[in-house]
Amino acid sequence: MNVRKCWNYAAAYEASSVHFTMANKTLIISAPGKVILHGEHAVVHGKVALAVSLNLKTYLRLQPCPDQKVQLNLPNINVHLSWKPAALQFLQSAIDVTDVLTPKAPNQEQMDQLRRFAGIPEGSTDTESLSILCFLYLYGAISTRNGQMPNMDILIWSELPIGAGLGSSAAYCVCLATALLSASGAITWPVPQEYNSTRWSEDELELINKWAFQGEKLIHGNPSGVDNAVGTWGGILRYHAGKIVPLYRVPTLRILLTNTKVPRSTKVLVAGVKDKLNKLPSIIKPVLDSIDAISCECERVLAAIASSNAIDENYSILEELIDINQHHLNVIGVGHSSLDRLCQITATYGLHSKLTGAGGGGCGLTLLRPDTSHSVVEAATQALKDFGYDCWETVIGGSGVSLHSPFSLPKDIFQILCNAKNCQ
Ligand SMILES: Nc1ncnc2c1ncn2[C@@H]1O[C@H](COP(=O)(O)OP(=O)(O)OP(=O)(O)O)[C@@H](O)[C@H]1O
Ligand SMILES: C[C@@](O)(CCO)CC(=O)[O-]
Ligand SMILES: [Mg+2]
Repeated sequence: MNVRKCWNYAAAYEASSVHFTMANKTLIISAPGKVILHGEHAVVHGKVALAVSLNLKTYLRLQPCPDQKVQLNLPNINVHLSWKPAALQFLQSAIDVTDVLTPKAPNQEQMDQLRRFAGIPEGSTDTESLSILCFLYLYGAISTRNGQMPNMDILIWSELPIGAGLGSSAAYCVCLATALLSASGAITWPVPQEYNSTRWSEDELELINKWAFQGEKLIHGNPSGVDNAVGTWGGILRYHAGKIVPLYRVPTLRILLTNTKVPRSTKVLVAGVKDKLNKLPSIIKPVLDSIDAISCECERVLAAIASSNAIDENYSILEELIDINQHHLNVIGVGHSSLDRLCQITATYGLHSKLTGAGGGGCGLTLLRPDTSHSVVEAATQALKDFGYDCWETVIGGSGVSLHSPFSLPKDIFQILCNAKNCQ
């Protein structure tokens, strides 16, 4: 692994006790959410999943903290915390990650220590607790190596609905891993002229992905790794037992996303499927095998459409795969009446839908054909909105983790991340 020593960073650190390469500069990183076309849940049990990045992103702003603290601001969930580095000193001994190139998940004892420090009761799985524990673990594991206890001011804000199946936890973890690895010198601190493109090497992206996966373990319990892979690399990926293959022979897909707004926890849903599989293996295993076959068939059909073969027939197969998979997902216990309603409403417009992500509420996707008319999309969207759902046509397949110049951000995002007071 080619990990660059960041000489500027070391010099700046020694000279100023500020922990950043480009002292007094702001780093802004984004990572995309994702849509799983097929294979959610089955992928946790070693089956194939097809997933694609979304144009909704999570943004992280990292800057030195002027009053020598470690600050964590998570405006989406109203968490604003600040610690004196001395108070975080215990992380160095508690989290004994000696080699930043070998990411590790926290063990139970470490989790207990983090929880006690943050005043989080045992077994607490609320949004705030998970986000704080994830930050403390990644900060302790990545940033405090070599005896350092760096000051930093981190703000993370997302356009993604949180806990709705669009990979918000993975985008959160990818952003955090990238920022902390950059600040610690383990990966390249990007230089200004490289803004607005991915500039990390493949080895560096792999390290980001592996650390993000450790964060996902903390939030999810037993993640497959597909969400953090899409957050890191973007595009459309085939994911199978940790093997990530970008797909190039894919048509431009039109997808309508619907957020039922029914809250749910990926961790709970993933654990529920495992229980069912353990209890009824001979019944659930064939369902997971069938989902695997659906992902493989979908990949084949997408390639056929990309070669302009029998578009209508192939779209009919895609629609059938969506219907079958939605039934399978209900069988393994991750459906919800709000998602059944979504499928029923879109069916009245001749459209086919399934849940996406962990299910149990959250989001569903609806496949649109290239020639689905604007009026059909509008009518279906309105019917879903009338039911209280959010609904929008997406842009998919964009880049993975990226660096931004504060001044090239869309105005509304700039204002959230970089108001005059916060941005240097
Ligand atoms: N912007 C954010 N700020 C703070 N915490 C976040 C943010 N985004 C995600 N999280 C953390 O991720 C958790 C949601 O993760 P969860 O895996 O349950 O849902 P998801 O990732 O949105 O959906 P899925 O895993 O099905 O794609 C939240 O409870 C919170 O701890
Ligand atoms: C439900 C799941 O398959 C997808 C969540 O987006 C969990 C995972 O793969 O980690
Ligand atoms: Mg998640």
